Order: sequence, then structure tokens, then C-alpha cells
Amino acid sequence: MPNSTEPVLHCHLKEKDCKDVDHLGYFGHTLVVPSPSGDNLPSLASATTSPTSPSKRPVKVQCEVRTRIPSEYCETPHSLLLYSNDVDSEEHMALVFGYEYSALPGTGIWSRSLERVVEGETARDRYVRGAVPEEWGDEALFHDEVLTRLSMHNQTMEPRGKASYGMLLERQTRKFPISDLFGRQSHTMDTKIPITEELGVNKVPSLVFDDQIPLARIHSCCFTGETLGSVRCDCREQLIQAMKLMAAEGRGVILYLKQEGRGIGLRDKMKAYNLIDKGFDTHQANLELGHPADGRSYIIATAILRDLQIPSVRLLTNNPHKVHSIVQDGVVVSERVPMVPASWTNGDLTQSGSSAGGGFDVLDRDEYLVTKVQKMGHILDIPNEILAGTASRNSPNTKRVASVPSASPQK
Ligand SMILES: Nc1nc2c(ncn2[C@@H]2O[C@H](COP(=O)(O)OP(=O)(O)OP(=O)(O)O)[C@@H](O)[C@H]2O)c(=O)[nH]1
Repeated sequence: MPNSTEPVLHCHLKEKDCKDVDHLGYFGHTLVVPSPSGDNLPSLASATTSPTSPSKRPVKVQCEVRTRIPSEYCETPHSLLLYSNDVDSEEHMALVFGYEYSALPGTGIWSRSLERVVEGETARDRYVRGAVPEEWGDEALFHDEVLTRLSMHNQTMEPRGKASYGMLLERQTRKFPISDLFGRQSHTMDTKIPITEELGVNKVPSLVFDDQIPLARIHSCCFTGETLGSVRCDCREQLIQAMKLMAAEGRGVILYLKQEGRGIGLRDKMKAYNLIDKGFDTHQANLELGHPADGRSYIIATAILRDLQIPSVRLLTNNPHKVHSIVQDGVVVSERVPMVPASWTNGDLTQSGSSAGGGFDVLDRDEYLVTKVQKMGHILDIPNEILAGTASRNSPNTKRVASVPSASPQK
């Protein structure tokens, strides 16, 4: 752990979650930061993966469009950001609570790649892809002027070229001319960006904005749970719970990854369900279909976090593999925030009532969660009643028989 002269990471992780946090090599990760004119802002946000990352090449992501989503789950609207990337052809997303346009470094969540300067782009183009604040007037937004003079990022800081991501936390005083869409300077603001000494590789960064470390959730999509309301899993409840928590804090990000079925796709997830109905568990069913139990990677999620300038998160998950993956890729996880089904905490252990009104059997979901704890390393305290219920369903007398003959792996 850091000595007393070093910055302190307030780490609430259990010991086994925490072991990677001391030697992150966090500042080995580089980002291209904009020059004063913003003209070296890369068209794709670059993030080098850590030396220990399974993929050694930089992952590039670019936010293509942002829009405001008012939601029935929270009073204040959040921003939905859609990303392209150079790893797969999926459109992964980020739901940002508390998006702040061109906030001062280290103080707010905003996408560098969204707010990039695009040569020849008009104000209207920029508005349409969501790269200006909603409150800007229509007159300005639909002005036809080509925004070659756009200077949203024209801070008077010295040109830095490539810089450590940690520079976001560097102590310095800078003048930030606040410019409008057409480059007219409206006023200048002095700001002190506090703390942190020179931080070298292998040191834990000082969490200057400790109380502001945002909640984050890395969420793999689940058509059956989120759209159809399936209670074979807890995905829908987790998504809604994450949104509510972030809305309550006014900040946070959900990285919504197109990784249906833990990455095996909807077709094979449906096959897995058929196997589960014959007595396989969620872990066995994947193997039976020739897939790893969980083959997901989170390198796109960490690239998006970097694009959003979020170096540290409080991660909402029960899955320690997610924590270790993103820590390995340079993100500081200051806390793992567990996600416990509401029905396990509200005393109604046999029925779910969390998001859809309740009154239905959630034994399938509970079996799924028990398997994740018992076979896939998830961290979740299972109430004894749930253990007893799932055990009795699978007792020799009542067990559904795994009567599907073993087949050669199919894709
Ligand atoms: N293969 C398979 N995928 C499933 C099954 N049930 C749900 N899923 C998928 O599992 C994924 C759930 O992922 P996440 O929400 O990231 O959850 P997690 O990895 O369990 O970790 P946390 O929720 O963060 O604790 C989604 O992609 C679902 O579509 C199943 O029985 N088999």
C-alpha cells in the first residue's frame, strides 16, 4: 500500500478484490489530449491497454452521437452516447448521468471524441450529433457557419501533445477562456485544479475528487431480461437499479455492452435456456454448447471510460472478473458496490416485486444466481432460504433430469 507521503486510495474492496489496485501501472496508459486549438484531438479516442492486458494493441472508440433520454426510472434525464470502435462492429453505448459539457479536467464527465472538432462541420451538424449543450439557442445552433473556428477546447494551457492521463489531476492554475460556439470569448475563468505531486508508474493516483468518484456499471445486454421481462436472470433489475442509484447521485455511467448471453449471442443463449430446462445450469449449458462459461472482454468498456475521462469508479457488480479486468486495464476501482436482488433484501424471498409489480416465481433466477456464486466466483451472500429452495428443486426426488444427450460442440 502507499506509504504515508504517497496519495491514499480509499479502497473499500474486500482484500481479494483489492490485490491489483496497489500496482496498477495506471500512469503507463496514455491518452492523446487536445492541443489548445483542439486540432490534435484524435478522431478516435486512443487508449493504450496495460502491459498485462490480454490485448496489447490500443483500443479506439469514438462517440458518434449523444442524445437526452428522459426515463421513467429517474426524474432527471440522462445522456445516451453511442460508440463505434475498432474491435468489433457492435454499437456499444454509455448512459451518462450528469454529462457536463467540456468540464474542467478531472471534474466532470464528458466525451472527448464526441466534442472533437470536425473540419467542415456546421453548427447544425454538431447539434444533430449531440455535441453542443441543449440550452444553446436555436438561432446559434442552426447558423450555417462552418465551425473551423470552433474553440470549445481552446484552453490557454500549454500544448502538451501526448500526456499521461494522470495529468488530469495535476496541480496547476489555468485560465479557461469560455468561448461560445463561434469562438467569441465571453469571459475568462481562473481555476485551481488541486493536488497531486508528480505521480510515477506504479503509484496509486491521489483521488483528489474522492467524493466525486462516480458510480459505474458495466452491463452486458440481455434482450430476454430487459425487453421481455424474463425472470430467468436479474439483468433487468440490475439495469434499473443502477439507473436509479446514479440518478440519485446525479452522476454515473452505465457502459451498455452488446454482449448478449455473456457474449455467446441470443441464438446460443436461447439454446442454453433449453438445456437449463433439462437440468443443466447456466455454466454447464455454455460449455455444452462449446463456449467458455464467460468469454467476455471489457477492453471496450475501459476505452469508453477513458474517452469519458473517468479514471476511477465505484463499480456496481457482483462479478470479480469485471473488477480485475478493468483494473488490469488501468481503471482505478475504489469500491465494488454489490447488486443484490430486491426480493432478497425486502423479505419476500420467493417472489420478485422489484420492477414489474411482483407476484411471480423467481426460482429460475435464483438458481442462476446460485450457480454464478458457486461456480463462477460471483460475490453475493445467498440467503439460506434461497439455497434451500434451489437445493430442494434439484434434490434426487425432484431434480429435472439432464436428459439431453451430450452432443459435439455446436455454434
Ligand atoms: N449464456 C448465458 N447468458 C445469460 C444467461 N442469463 C443471462 N445471460 C446473459 O448474461 C449477461 C449478464 O451480464 P451482466 O449483467 O454483465 O452480469 P454479470 O456478469 O453476471 O455481472 P454483474 O451483473 O455485474 O454482477 C447478459 O449478457 C445476459 O444476456 C444464461 O443463462 N446463459
